[in-house]
Amino acid sequence: MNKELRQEQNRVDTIMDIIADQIVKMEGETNQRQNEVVGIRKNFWDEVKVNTDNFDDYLETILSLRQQAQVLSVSQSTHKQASKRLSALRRMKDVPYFGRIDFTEEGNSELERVYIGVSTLTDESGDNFLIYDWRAPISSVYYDYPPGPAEYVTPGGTIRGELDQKWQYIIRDGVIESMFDTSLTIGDEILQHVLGKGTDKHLHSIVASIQQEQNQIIRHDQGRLLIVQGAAGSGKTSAALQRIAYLLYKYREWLKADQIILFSPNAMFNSYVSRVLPELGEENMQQVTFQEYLSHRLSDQFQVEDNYSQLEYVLTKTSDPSYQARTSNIQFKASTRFFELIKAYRQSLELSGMIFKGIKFRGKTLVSAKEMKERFYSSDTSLRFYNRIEKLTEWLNKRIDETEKNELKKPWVEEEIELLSKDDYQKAYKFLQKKEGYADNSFDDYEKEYKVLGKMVVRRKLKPLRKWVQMLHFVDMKGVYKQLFANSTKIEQLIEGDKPKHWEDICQLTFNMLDEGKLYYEDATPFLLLKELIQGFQTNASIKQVLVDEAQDYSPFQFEFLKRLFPAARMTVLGDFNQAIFAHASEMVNFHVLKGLYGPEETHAINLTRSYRSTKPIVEFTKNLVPGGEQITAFERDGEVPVLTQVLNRDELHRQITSKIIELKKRNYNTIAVICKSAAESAAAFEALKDIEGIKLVKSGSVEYEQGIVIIPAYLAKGIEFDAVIIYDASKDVYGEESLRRLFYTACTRAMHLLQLYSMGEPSPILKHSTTKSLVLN
Ligand SMILES: Nc1ncnc2c1ncn2[C@@H]1O[C@H](COP(=O)(O)OP(=O)(O)OP(=O)(O)O)[C@@H](O)[C@H]1O
Repeated sequence: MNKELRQEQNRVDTIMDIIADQIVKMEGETNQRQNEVVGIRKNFWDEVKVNTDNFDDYLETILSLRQQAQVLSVSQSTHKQASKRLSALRRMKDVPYFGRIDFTEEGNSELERVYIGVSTLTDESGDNFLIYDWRAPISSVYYDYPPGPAEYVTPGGTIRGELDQKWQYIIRDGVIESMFDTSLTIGDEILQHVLGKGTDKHLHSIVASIQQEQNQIIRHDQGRLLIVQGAAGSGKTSAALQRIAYLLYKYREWLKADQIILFSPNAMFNSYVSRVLPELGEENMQQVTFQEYLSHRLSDQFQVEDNYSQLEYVLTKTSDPSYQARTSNIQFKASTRFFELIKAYRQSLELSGMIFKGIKFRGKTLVSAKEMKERFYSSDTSLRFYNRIEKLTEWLNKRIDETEKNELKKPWVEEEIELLSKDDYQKAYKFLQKKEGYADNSFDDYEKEYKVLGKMVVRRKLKPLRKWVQMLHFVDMKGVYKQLFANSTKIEQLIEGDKPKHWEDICQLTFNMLDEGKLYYEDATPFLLLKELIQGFQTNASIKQVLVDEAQDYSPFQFEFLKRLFPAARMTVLGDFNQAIFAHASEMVNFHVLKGLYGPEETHAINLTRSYRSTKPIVEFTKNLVPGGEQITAFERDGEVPVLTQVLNRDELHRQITSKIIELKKRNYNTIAVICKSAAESAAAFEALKDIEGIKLVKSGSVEYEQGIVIIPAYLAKGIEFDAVIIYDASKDVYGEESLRRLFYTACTRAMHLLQLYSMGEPSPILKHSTTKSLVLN
């Protein structure tokens, strides 16, 4: 061991002792805090004086309850902080730090050695930093600069200085396994080490080897919208998650994990990324899929098609007579043109065209749809649309009030009173007893009792109706949306230019679905937007940060929607157009469309071109598959050149795949994916290969990211990665269409270490430009 390494090991030993000491102290403190919380909970009611005899006593009770709840909440939060610190210390016990910068601040002659780890460690006094959190302002120098002049921004201003050296450590269980001067590029050795390993089930944090361009994403802090376009495997998802951890650290006083929401492609992906933040000592943010949101908002009215069913249709039903109309429908309804159409349509409704549902009570019309329409269109047109709906609601409520009075005298009320329960009579009796002038023995009292019971009966009967009105169900949303497609000329009144292709068929398709109580996926967001434009927007102002991963799968329409839904949030959008696999993708050939969302001043864009996931030979092969792929560079990691094996028939295909999987298992590949074009192809492949031990079929409803051997449709493999990927059938018959290029690219880029393609018969023309150097034919 050389002198330098010995000195550094001595320091690690000292740090390990300090961490061990602090762990003991913190365990004591956590226990003590926990006992406090348990004690407060146990004696909660002893400390509260409950007395509700009169108003003053009642008030006192409420106050003492509040006070006690506050004591409990303070104690709980102190306990939470102590346990958070304890787990941070425990994590540091394994790896106390991973980096060091030697930095001399301007105007200060002394060089400081700054050690960087996943969390901060100070000495006993709390004044001297032994380890800096990777998110601390000074740590940014580690990720951003080579030796030479460097600076970092603190809340108090910019600090300038000279970076002398940059070091990287691999420490395991308190022992330095290796340390290297990493002055020029961070992490090549660490990257080799991390990326060369086999995957386990989940994505991991990358703090020790964040690259400069990724650091820009993580620490970006200007404007409302950050757009990240990045090649497959360039670390978009990783950077997004580290960014969340960074924001939670920087704004820890006021930003909590539940104020951050990540839109992810599917539930399985949620499980795949669920480890990263806890590894960094932070709580997971909220995670949803756009589909889940749509279902949440629309499932009481419609059966909403999911995005994967839509895609499966596009991929497999090419011979369906409505296929052309359907794909045209998908593209148009996701376009900004349709967005403008919906807005123009809503505007036109200010003058005419609204459709209402009449209100009935006990079989009789209370207010007819026609009356509502007249009332609505007689309201002040200078009012906002939503306020006009509100005025109509008020008027309907008044009509229900009148009905309540009128119905009281009707014979049905008497009949219903007879059917009331003993409890109801008791309630009425108690209510009257509290009232003055009730003696319980005169005819007059009987009258009063009858009135109270009558009111009870009528109110109960009208309650659902009041709720119905309050929920604005009297607006016939389905009818209003349907009207847009009622005749092919409606669209001509609303937008300029040519009608979209197959417009008549699109109208028919939409009409039929709505009649069946169903909604195509492409109709769901437009329908919801129209609904909100009419009934007022449901917004969520508590969310401060929205991150959208796999953003190329969203239409401009959906982004508009997200912007309105989260008015107080900043947005980070991450995607790769080469992986845009949905049929509506052509609208956003790049993210330029998004620049208009918040305006250019509020928008910043970062481009990632270096790919880390796959070995260099795999990247050299995949980059040839897509236009502009020459910009993609590979991280220097060796591996086997991808192989294409042509087979004659399906039996041979299955035999070859089976023996390949057996071979890969022997070579200790943990995760092996047989990637198919669609769910239909996956199901057929599974049927043929199901005898392979441990093989599983991944379907669109799967929520757990499976380890081992899986058969999976390409669109579900999005965002995740496998040690080895087998492309089930890369033939012309399966990937013959140019439109499947991106899906094919997505499938191939899931491979970390090995990529094997099979083709039953002639290979896909997508492979035409692959050189013999990038693809071995076998
Ligand atoms: N700086 C880094 N250090 C270590 N590993 C990294 C780094 N950047 C990326 N990786 C690894 O590269 C792989 C790909 O990263 P990630 O999934 O975040 O990329 P992506 O751009 O979201 O990919 P895709 O668009 O293909 O889904 C992951 O295994 C990740 O851990």
